[in-house]
Amino acid sequence: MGYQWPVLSTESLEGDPRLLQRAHAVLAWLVQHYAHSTPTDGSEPIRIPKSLAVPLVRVSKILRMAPILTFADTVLWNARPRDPRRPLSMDNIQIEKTFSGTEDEENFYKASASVELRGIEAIQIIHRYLNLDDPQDRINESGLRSDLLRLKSVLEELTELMEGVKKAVDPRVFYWQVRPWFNGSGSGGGQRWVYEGVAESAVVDTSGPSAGQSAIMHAIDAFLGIDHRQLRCPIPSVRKQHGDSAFMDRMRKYMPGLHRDFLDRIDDTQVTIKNVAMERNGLREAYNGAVKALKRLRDIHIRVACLYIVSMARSEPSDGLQRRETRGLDVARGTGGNHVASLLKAGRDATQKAILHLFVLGWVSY
Ligand code: HEM
Repeated sequence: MGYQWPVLSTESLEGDPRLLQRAHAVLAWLVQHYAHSTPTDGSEPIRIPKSLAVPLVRVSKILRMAPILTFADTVLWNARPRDPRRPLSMDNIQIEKTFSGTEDEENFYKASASVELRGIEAIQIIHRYLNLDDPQDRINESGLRSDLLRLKSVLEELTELMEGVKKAVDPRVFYWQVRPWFNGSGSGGGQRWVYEGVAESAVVDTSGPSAGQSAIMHAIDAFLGIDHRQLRCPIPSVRKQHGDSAFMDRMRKYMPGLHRDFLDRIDDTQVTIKNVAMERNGLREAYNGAVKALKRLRDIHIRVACLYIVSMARSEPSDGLQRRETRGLDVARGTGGNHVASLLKAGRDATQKAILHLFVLGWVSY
């Protein structure tokens, strides 16, 4: 056996969340590079050396997140101020690491970072709601109405930011040079990875990074009462059902534990904004406006995903672009291993269903 790098202790990092996040990002990027650069004939799993696997699993346990490259590593902890003396804003942001060295990959992360930055206002709105003593108290009605209207405009701006990706990222570069790096262990039937020195049970969540792991959209969904677990109606054919209902739940395991705690807090709300909107004429329209804006965002996102993945899966790399090996990946799946179009349509339909309609006995959503 050749030289093995030592397994370093993470003890000195363990009291400092920033150092733990940094360790997760550095180790997860290294693991991803290692797995995608190791020569293989595809017959055996890829063995991730102990020196990377053991500390990554350890810091992931403390951060309560999956021990693999996640949205946090590629976007949240990969975007930093160009000038640290000024606050973080889109004019003052730089991306630290890319796989491909292309501007398209940087811009892809920046597009998500811009949604995160703009999405802060949505989190503030939700936070205000969670801190109300009694959301049903009439005294809160005008504040809730104006927050729902603000949420609608935030969602409209997020939709524009999402569309902006088309100007900044070439679909061919994304599909052929960037995306193959995102595949995790066994993504879409691809090759499995074995983490040396780690019990198999500690490494179960190993899909690649996806913006589905961003807490912003999950928080907005939870706040508005979008139920992704409901079955689609009419029920799609068995072939199209893959990954529909459990996807959003699964993606939560890839978030830092503190983000998940915030989502759990929203889920645990006794009286939801939807309950209040059902009872108050003055709020219903504002609530429906926010839900419709979220549905429109998902419509646009489906178009973007189809342009960058579904149509590109049928294309060949051109203009001298080098095709990166996809290591067995089923090309029309998302990095989470999902059938892209049906998964995203299920999310859009679940959003649509939250819209409140007048029923003989009161207001309902279907
Ligand atoms: C080139 C641009 C983009 C492509 C190709 C793309 C593709 C995808 C795909 C394939 C999925 C399915 C989940 C998976 O397995 O990964 C997904 C989910 C998701 N993406 Fe994107 N995406 C893009 C940009 C964005 C941006 C800028 C955001 C903003 C944060 C975003 C937010 C989401 C969310 C929240 C989900 C979870 C499903 C949902 O909430 O409807 N995406 N995306």
